[in-house]
Amino acid sequence: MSIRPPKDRALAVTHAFQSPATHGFVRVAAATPVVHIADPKSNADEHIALIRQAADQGVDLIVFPELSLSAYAIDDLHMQAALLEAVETEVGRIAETIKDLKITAVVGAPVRHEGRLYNCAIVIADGWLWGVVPKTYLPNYREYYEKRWFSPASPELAPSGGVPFAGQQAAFGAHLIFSIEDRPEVTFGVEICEDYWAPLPPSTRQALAGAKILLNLSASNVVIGKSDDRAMLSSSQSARALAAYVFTASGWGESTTDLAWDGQATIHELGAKLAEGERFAMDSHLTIADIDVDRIAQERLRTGTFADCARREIKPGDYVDVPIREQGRGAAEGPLRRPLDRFPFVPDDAARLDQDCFEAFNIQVQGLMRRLKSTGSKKIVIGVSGGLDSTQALLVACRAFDRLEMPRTDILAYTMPGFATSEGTKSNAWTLMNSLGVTGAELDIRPAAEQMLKDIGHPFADGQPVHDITFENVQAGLRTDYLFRLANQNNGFVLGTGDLSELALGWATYGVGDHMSHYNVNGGVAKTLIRHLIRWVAEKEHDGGARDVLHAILATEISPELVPAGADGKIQSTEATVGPYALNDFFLFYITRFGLKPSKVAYLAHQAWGDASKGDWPAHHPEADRVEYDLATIKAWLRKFLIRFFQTSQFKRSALPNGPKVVTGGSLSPRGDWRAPSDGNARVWLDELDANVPD
Ligand SMILES: Nc1ncnc2c1ncn2[C@@H]1O[C@H](COP(=O)(O)OP(=O)(O)OC[C@H]2O[C@@H]([n+]3cccc(C(=O)O)c3)[C@H](O)[C@@H]2O)[C@@H](O)[C@H]1O
Ligand SMILES: Nc1ncnc2c1ncn2[C@@H]1O[C@H](COP(=O)(O)OP(=O)(O)OP(=O)(O)O)[C@@H](O)[C@H]1O
Ligand SMILES: NC(=O)CC[C@H](N)C(=O)O
Repeated sequence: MSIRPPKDRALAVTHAFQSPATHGFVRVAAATPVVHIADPKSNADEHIALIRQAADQGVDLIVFPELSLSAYAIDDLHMQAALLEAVETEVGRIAETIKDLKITAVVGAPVRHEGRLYNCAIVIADGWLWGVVPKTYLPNYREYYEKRWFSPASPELAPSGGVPFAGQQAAFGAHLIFSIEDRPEVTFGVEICEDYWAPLPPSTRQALAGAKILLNLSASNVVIGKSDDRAMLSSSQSARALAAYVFTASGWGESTTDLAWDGQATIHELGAKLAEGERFAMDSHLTIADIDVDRIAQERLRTGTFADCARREIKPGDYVDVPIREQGRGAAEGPLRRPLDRFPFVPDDAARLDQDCFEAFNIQVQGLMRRLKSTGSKKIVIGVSGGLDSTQALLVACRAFDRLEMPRTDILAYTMPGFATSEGTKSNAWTLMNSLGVTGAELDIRPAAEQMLKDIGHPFADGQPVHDITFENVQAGLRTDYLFRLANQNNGFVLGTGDLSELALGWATYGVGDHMSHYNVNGGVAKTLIRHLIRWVAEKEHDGGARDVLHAILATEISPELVPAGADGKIQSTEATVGPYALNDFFLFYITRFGLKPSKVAYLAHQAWGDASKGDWPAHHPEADRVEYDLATIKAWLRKFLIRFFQTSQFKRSALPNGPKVVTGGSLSPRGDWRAPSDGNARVWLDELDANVPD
């Protein structure tokens, strides 16, 4: 049911690639106006000024604090007819003044209706009052006395026919779900302060009824520690309701007769904080962020529990949809206004990164310990190349053996030089094995590889410099062959090393190759995180020679070392072939974790990586690696990623060794997070990329 007749014309509005709205973002502002006590005219002036400022910045939806037009802490003045009439007049003036701005404003006001007074939020856009939402839970304990003046929202679900206010008839009730007609994906619900301190906030049911953005108009006096409580409630409500939560509390100017006010303003989305305003400020100001309603929709879609809960809790007719009729929304271009990590698997915040590394390492170690216990194996076998992945797997093995009080000498580590192994990596491998106290050995695979190449009639056996895939895979395959037979011979099992990013790209030799092992501790860890993990373990657990060689390994270019260096001396570079891992991990995260479209992933990657001088970098990220990528480069690598991920490599993931899921971004195990056909194609993703990302 709709309170107003729907428009009878096509609604589709298209925006430019660089417009956040194109990619499902909506710009929201939490307003913190200077408060004038029981002075609606001055308060309306503050509102109009902030609404204009917000509209200038492309804001689509702005929300003010509780009773923002009258002030909150005015006690019995709420009952004064002159004040109530002035509020009504000023709401009308605001509606008229902002009617040509492409913005929806939600203001706080006392509203008389059917002989009662309600503490309300009023939704204003396009010259109309689209809805008046009364507060459900009126605090009447300790410092609060709201029941002395106000009535609560009616517990009946269906709202009344509407409320006459400021010369209009507006929808009335706590069961209104608003949407922006030109952008129907933008839906919001409104609650007022104490509502979200209740065990069952009205916004929970509003979310289940379809609201993706939940607004809270608040007048929450400040005492020590309360800002943390409010932020916790906002964050948890946005996480539990799979929504965005916009909170703004009154600040400077409210009466300090008995209380004080800090003007806290926060915007959360799916549990994460997008923005917070300055507290205890003395000026009127805005806290702005772009909310990703598209991501919220995706998250609700894939978390079936949300729809199951909605089906149990919401009956047809419980809520009324109010489409706000307004055109030309969300045309703002320019940078996205929300935090965006360059490295979705590596937090910028040093403390968070430390915690992530602690957890990742312990997950890997615990996985291996359990497998050692259950198999009764006393030994493991691992190929150590001097590269990142085998180093991390070896560090995990050492920690697991230490915790199980098994001797590290029962870790049988083999370095196996081939045709392209450099002195540098081989010497790093030896230094690593020695300094960690494992049993090291060297096994030259070249004679066996030459024999195999000869047996299959490969031109390399005749001295020709043919370094094709067969040449590469003969070496990778023989290494694996040796490791598996050594495991049999020593009553142990082969520890796998391939990481999540390689699995995404299919960057491993299938079956008889590094793709296979008896247990793989790295399959759940992205390459960009492995770098930080090695650094973290180096600092926490090692010193002297081990720490030095770990830093030397971190400084080595990533290479499979299967093809000898060319005449120019350049080694086989993995990233030159598959693309920078920084970008590939970015693509992987947004495509698998949220199922986003390639054009949106390209847009986000460009926002994150387009300018090296903007935004944060993770702690310890080398200056020399602080690079940037233009849109054309991002598009080209994304195209390759899509082909590799959706078309050519799933068969490798459909047959994976066991190993623990580590990152929230997901794992690629066919028994866990990611199931897909091994004979699919990438057409739909490539078409979407080509159609929607400019060259
Ligand atoms: N959907 C599908 N279902 C079943 N089989 C399928 C298939 N698609 C291809 N195949 C078959 O699979 C074979 C191709 O796969 P595969 O044998 O693995 O070979 P392939 O993927 O072509 O080559 C392995 C790649 O991984 C790189 N590598 C290897 C080792 C270590 C590292 C590293 O740095 O980490 C990198 C190496 O440089 C090379 O580019 C072909 O025989 C093909 O016919
Ligand atoms: N020279 C080598 N000696 C022993 N094992 C090797 C050698 N080269 C490769 N391997 C084994 O094959 C695996 C895959 O090789 P790859 O080069 O991808 O891994 P890496 O060198 O450990 O790490 P990265 O891919 O990050 O450089 C290695 O982790 C290792 O177990
Ligand atoms: N205005 C209100 O509803 C205030 C009550 C709320 N519990 C708070 O302290 O923030």
